[in-house]
Parts: sequence; C-alpha cells; structure tokens
Amino acid sequence: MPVLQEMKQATAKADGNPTEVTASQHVTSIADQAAAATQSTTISGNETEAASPVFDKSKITVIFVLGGPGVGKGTQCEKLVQDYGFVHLSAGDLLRAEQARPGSEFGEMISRYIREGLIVPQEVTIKLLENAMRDALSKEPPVSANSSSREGWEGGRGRFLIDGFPRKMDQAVTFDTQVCESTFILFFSCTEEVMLERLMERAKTSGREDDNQESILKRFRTFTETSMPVVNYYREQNKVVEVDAKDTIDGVYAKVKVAVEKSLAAKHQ
Ligand SMILES: Nc1ncnc2c1ncn2[C@@H]1O[C@H](COP(=O)(O)OP(=O)(O)O)[C@@H](O)[C@H]1O
Ligand SMILES: O=c1ccn([C@@H]2O[C@H](COP(=O)(O)OP(=O)(O)O)[C@@H](O)[C@H]2O)c(=O)[nH]1
Repeated sequence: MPVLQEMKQATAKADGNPTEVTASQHVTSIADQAAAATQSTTISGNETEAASPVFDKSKITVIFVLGGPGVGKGTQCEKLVQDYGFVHLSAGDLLRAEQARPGSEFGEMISRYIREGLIVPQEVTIKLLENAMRDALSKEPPVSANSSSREGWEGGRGRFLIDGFPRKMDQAVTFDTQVCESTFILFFSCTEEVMLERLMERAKTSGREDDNQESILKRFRTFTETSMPVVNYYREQNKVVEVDAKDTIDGVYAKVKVAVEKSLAAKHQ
C-alpha cells in the first residue's frame, strides 16, 4: 500500500478525525479574542480602514504564492527574491515569529492551530502581514543579488511575495478589499505523495512542530477542504498562474520565471 494511504488509514483509526470539532469549538471565541486583542499595541499598527484598502494596488504589487504543504513555495520565493528584489513575506514564518515572541498573547493559540494544521483566525495573520508590508515600505528598497536594479520600487512602490496566504476564503476577501488587492496568484500543484516526501526530508532539519506525520495529514486535509476553494475562487477571476511543481527546484524555477515575467509585464501595460 502506498505510504500516504497507509498513514491516512492509521491516523483515521487513531484519532477518529476530531480535527473539525476541535476547530469549530474554538474558532469563534478565539477569533473574537484576536480581534479584540489586535486593538491593543501587541501587534501594533494603524487599524485597517473598512472602506478602502490600506495600500494602493496601482503602486503595490502583491503576488500570493499558494500550493500544498511542502510543495516548494518558500524555496521558489527565495529564488525570486534573488532575481527580482521582491520582499518575501511568509505568513507561516510571521506566525511562528509571533508565537515565539516573548509576551505574545497569541503564542499559545498560534501553536495550537499550527500543530492541528488549522488556519489561525484571520485578524492575527492579516495584521502581521500588514505591519510587515508597512515596515518594508518604510525602509530602503531591496536590491536583488543578481541585479542592481530597484525596478518596481520607485516612487513609493513595492513588490511583495505573500507566501502561504490566503488559505481560507475570509482571508482572501479581507486582504483584497481592506489591505491591498492581489495582482495575481502563483499556484504550485503537486501530488500529496511528492509533498509528503519533501516534508519528511525537511522534517530532518526544520525543527517545525508541524513537520510530523500526524500534523502533515491534517495540513493536507485543510489544504484540500479550506485552501483549494480559495484557489478556485481566484481561478474564476482568471488570476491564477499554475506551475507544476514536481520537477527539480531549477526545473520548476525556469517555469516560474517565465510566468512571473509575463504576469508582471501584463500589469504594467
Ligand atoms: N522541486 C523540488 N524538488 C525537490 N525538493 C524540493 C523542491 N522544492 C522544494 N524542495 C524541498 O522540499 C522541502 C519543502 O519545500 P518548502 O519550500 O519549504 O515548501 P513550502 O514552503 O511549500 O512548505 C524543502 O526541504 C525543500 O528544500
Ligand atoms: O495564512 C496562514 C498561513 C499559515 N497558517 C498556519 O501556519 C502553518 C504552516 O504554514 P506554512 O505556510 O509555514 O507551511 P506549509 O504548510 O505551507 O509547509 C499552517 O498549517 C497553518 O496552521 C495559518 O494559520 N494562516
């Protein structure tokens, strides 16, 4: 029997699939708590205006980078940063940093959601992203290693790769309407077998509390049930650029470069 199928059967027997129950029991109160708490200075920054986006989409380029756990989103983003001077913001990394921040009132909650492979209430993640974008825009533009050009950052402009976000419909709608409308979505597709193999390899060195068999299966399930509807929502808007990720890192990147250059050119027409 394939490894993945075997793991799924074993986990289904062991836990009787309690994931969604746990989530629905907690999500409302935690979301309320997070929404209330973001008013405080813990995750500081101006409050998001309900009416108009915080950032001007004619100046700011936001590429959402989506795909299943371990598909290679972070790996490809690093390469794009080198070549094009994007600012790479990984929603997962921002959450893990907040989780580890001494005194964070969200630390325990974030840890629980990540272990369960569930999506942290949007208020927390969006505020972290918004603050990180503002921070990047207030600094000197990045100069990419492979080019001295600051193209894309002149006159208060900015280019962001937002990696691993949005993973749930509410996040997609809130970010697009209240923070900045995304330019396009770079979506990496791959089988679960390949993603599992990559994650088990990463697990040897990542130190991540969700790079284990049980959490990985929960993350796969959340991806299929909660995050794929986001990809399909953007597909209907013709905003998705899909790249097959089962090739080598450089093989995938060759396709990514073509796709990104084409989509950026279309934005600037
Ligand atoms: N195309 C690829 N082929 C083989 N291994 C890859 C490929 N892309 C990424 N990896 C490896 O797979 C693991 C997961 O990649 P990562 O970029 O962290 O994924 P994600 O950000 O989507 O979770 C890492 O150990 C990475 O080095
Ligand atoms: O917008 C986001 C992005 C990530 N996560 C959480 O962070 C985990 C790890 O996400 P990351 O993108 O770092 O890793 P991946 O699962 O893609 O390997 C996810 O399973 C979620 O629990 C979240 O709640 N909201």
